[in-house]
Amino acid sequence: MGATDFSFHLHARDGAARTGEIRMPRGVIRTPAFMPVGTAATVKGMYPEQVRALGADVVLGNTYHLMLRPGAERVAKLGGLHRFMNWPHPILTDSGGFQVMSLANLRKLTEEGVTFQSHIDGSKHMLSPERSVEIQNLLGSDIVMQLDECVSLPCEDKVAEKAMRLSLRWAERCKAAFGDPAGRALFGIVQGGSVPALRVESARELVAMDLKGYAIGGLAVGEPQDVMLAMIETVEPHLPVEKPRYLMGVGTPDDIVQAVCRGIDMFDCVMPTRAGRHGQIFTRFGRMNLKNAKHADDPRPVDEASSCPATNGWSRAYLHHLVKSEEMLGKMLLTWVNLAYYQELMAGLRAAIAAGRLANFVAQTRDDWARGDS
Ligand SMILES: Nc1nc2c(CCNCC3CCCCC3)c3[nH]c(NCCc4ccccc4)nc3cc2c(=O)[nH]1
Repeated sequence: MGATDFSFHLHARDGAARTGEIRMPRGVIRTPAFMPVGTAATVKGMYPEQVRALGADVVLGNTYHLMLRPGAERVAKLGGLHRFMNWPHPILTDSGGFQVMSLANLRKLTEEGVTFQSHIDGSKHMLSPERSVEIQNLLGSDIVMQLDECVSLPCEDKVAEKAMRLSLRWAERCKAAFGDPAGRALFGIVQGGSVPALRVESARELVAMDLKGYAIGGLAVGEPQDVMLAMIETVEPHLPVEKPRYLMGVGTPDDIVQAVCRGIDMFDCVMPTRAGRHGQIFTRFGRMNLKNAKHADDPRPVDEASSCPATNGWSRAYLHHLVKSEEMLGKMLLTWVNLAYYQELMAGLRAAIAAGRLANFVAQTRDDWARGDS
């Protein structure tokens, strides 16, 4: 194990919550971490150095989108995804399976993998565990996700079981194809729907494969928050303490706070970037819809206590005007506001866990959200 190989260091715990850091050759990931989504090799509307300045240590890339356009081999020929998008810090890439099932046309799933037609130009493609790992290697990803099958909820137990077992076989094939390259990590993905016994079996089988980290997948797919939290509580005791846990696709600030309290270390979600483009912002006082006419004459900034220029530097009236006018600056500034708040929330969680005062941080934060912005 070289010094800058992949390593995870726990600094403090508070109940089931943990704070620490993942050390990789391209940088350190402070946990709990929120990972902004960079679907098509860009965090939409943001410069890389802006994303970095907010405190993001890692961003997400996407196998599905990049294999279709501009193509994984082309990105590799151009020096890899870090050079391509000018993000020299760690990148985590999803395996593409989830996006195929939610975006592609004419999908056919077999033991071998999934074949589909591009939602962009209808061209035919195939993703197998081996091809997904190859694409992520070509992109130069630091944290590689196994190819898996994620079922939406609610679903019948036998459907969840079939997908969970296929995902386990695919995890083995990803592990074989990935090898053990220095400084890079392969994460497994726990599946099993909302069936505790399936979730436990999936976790135990993946842990036996001795992977570098474990994601909990198959959640935030339509189930209520209490079901999502119950599944985290079911799985968490079966995951090794000394390896990172990543809850895929989550979520709202409240989802993240609740999941951190249950032992999750890493998150990704399109929410802050997508909502920002639609005029929805997240702040210390809760959510605001800047399309709402009540902001039209409000000279106050979103939050003058924030260090983010977009949050403290323009009036709500101006942001409302930009949103109503569908100006591109509106999408940019509100994305900035949201990513700043998400990183501020993660920094607050890390500090609270380190100080052993997570319970009152959570209580205070939820009070602030509930009180809203008088
Ligand atoms: N492999 C895999 N990925 C999953 C993802 C994608 C995570 N984000 C990747 C990221 C890569 C770059 C492009 C964007 C996606 C999920 N996202 C959600 N919920 C989202 C729920 C949601 C939240 C807000 C808005 C829309 C949907 N559940 C997920 C479960 C899984 C899963 O089991 N396996």
